Amino acid sequence: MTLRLPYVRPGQVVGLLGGSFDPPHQGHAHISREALKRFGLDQLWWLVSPGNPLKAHGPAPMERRITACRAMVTHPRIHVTDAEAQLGTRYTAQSLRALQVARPGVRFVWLMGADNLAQFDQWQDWRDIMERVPVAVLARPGQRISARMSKAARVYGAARLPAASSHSLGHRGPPAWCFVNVPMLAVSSTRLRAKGEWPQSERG
Ligand SMILES: Nc1ncnc2c1ncn2[C@@H]1O[C@H](COP(=O)(O)OP(=O)(O)OP(=O)(O)O)[C@@H](O)[C@H]1O
Ligand SMILES: O=C(O)c1ccc[n+]([C@@H]2O[C@H](COP(=O)([O-])O)[C@@H](O)[C@H]2O)c1
Repeated sequence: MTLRLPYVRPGQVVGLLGGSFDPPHQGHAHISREALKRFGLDQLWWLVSPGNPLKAHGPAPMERRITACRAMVTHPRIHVTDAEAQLGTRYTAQSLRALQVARPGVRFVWLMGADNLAQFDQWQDWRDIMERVPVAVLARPGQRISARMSKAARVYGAARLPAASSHSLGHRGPPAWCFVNVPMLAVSSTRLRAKGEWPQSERG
């Protein structure tokens, strides 16, 4: 199967920010810029999810979210991809396996906000994710403590890198993860939907 993916050379470090992006917002743009700086990434891809397996309601149609993401991303090293729709995957562990097969030699790093680390042990094959790629966690308002106390943080406590070493994360062998305290933006898709800034009628 030929995947349409952003161009990347073997050896480069690519951060994957998986998300519903329903809608995309300044918080996504902000953590992406911070992640590029803090984790020494060559590129960062917004991996737009066909639908978070843990969320009860499906998001807006893929095309609409992809278009909104592309309109928001202006950084030359940040790219938007529908790879999971092409692959027919929505579980992160499966997507990572497929991307590693499709782009051998590329160093993928999984990125997420602290809210996702807090419930990471509910994800399918979450230990496989930790053993497969380095994981970068970015602070999110109200979530720092729950993330630090989470099962994933406890189980993989010995694999945690100090924030001062965050630049080397992409070159570490997994398991390796790092939590960075970036300046926080209290914006969320939930809040934007509630304010009517992303009309619900077109949701999937
Ligand atoms: N303001 C933010 N600060 C830190 N991380 C964030 C922020 N907004 C989103 N993220 C992270 O970006 C990724 C994609 O987020 P997502 O598309 O679910 O947006 P969201 O605002 O969390 O949406 P929702 O409110 O619908 O759950 C997740 O890993 C999430 O933790
Ligand atoms: O693989 C899983 O079991 C899993 C469970 C929950 C969330 N995820 C992924 O986590 C990313 C963030 O999801 P969201 O809805 O918080 O933006 C997105 O890529 C989801 O597919 C993945």
